[in-house]
Amino acid sequence: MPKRGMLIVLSGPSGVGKGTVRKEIFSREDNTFHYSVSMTTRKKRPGEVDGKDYFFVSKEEFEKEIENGGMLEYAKYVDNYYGTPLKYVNEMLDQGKDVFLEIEVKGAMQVREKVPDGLFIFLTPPDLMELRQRIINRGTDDLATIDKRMEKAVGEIEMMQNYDYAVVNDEVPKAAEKIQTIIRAERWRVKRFLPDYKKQLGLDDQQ
Ligand SMILES: Nc1nc2c(ncn2[C@@H]2O[C@H](COP(=O)(O)OP(=O)(O)O)[C@@H](O)[C@H]2O)c(=O)[nH]1
Ligand SMILES: Nc1ncnc2c1ncn2[C@@H]1O[C@H](COP(=O)(O)OP(=O)(O)O)[C@@H](O)[C@H]1O
Repeated sequence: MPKRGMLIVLSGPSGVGKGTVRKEIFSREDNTFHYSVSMTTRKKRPGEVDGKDYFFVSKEEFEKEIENGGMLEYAKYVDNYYGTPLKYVNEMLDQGKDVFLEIEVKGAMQVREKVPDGLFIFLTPPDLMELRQRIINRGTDDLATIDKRMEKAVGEIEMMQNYDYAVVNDEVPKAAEKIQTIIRAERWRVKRFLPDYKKQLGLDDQQ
């Protein structure tokens, strides 16, 4: 098995069901990957737990982390910062553990630059009307925010071409199953073995 862990990035437009599908996957195989808890400046919603759903911080604290080089990626999304703390991700990957990120598309593209051998999966809605309906059903946003999120969603869906796989979130168990299958297959990709083999055989990495 490759020694360094695999970085799995689940991304897609807001409201498509990333959180729901991620929770379904983790309820099926809790010990397989390690979820990277994001940092955000947005307000805590009822039922959310600091350190579990997000690390909730002030704008000043977030900007300090950026300055200190503490973020793997970050994005400003509908007036708030969201980002992935670098330390946890690095520690887990170094220990050979697989890390799972659930982030929006701008952040995912930053990760793509920094970790090109990561696995990038795009969760897409069956159609735009369904996406709007899901955001409305969730009941966490007022109409103005829903409109902002929908405007963004069109641009976000265009980013699909930069991903390795697209998964339609029609039904949660089906989408989770498809993602699990992709991850299982990806573990055996030749490119993940090459660095270790080259080292063992004393081959120059440039070859
Ligand atoms: N770039 C980036 N995006 C994130 C991160 N954490 C969450 N997001 C995304 O930010 C967007 C807004 O998140 P949130 O306010 O929790 O809304 P929700 O995910 O739509 O419920 C969603 O698309 C999240 O997936 C992160 O660490 N980095
Ligand atoms: N396959 C699905 N079919 C119907 N509703 C869904 C599906 N997946 C998620 N939802 C609902 O859509 C809303 C948005 O899901 P959420 O996981 O918060 O999205 P995201 O994390 O991408 O913003 C939630 O109310 C959720 O219950």
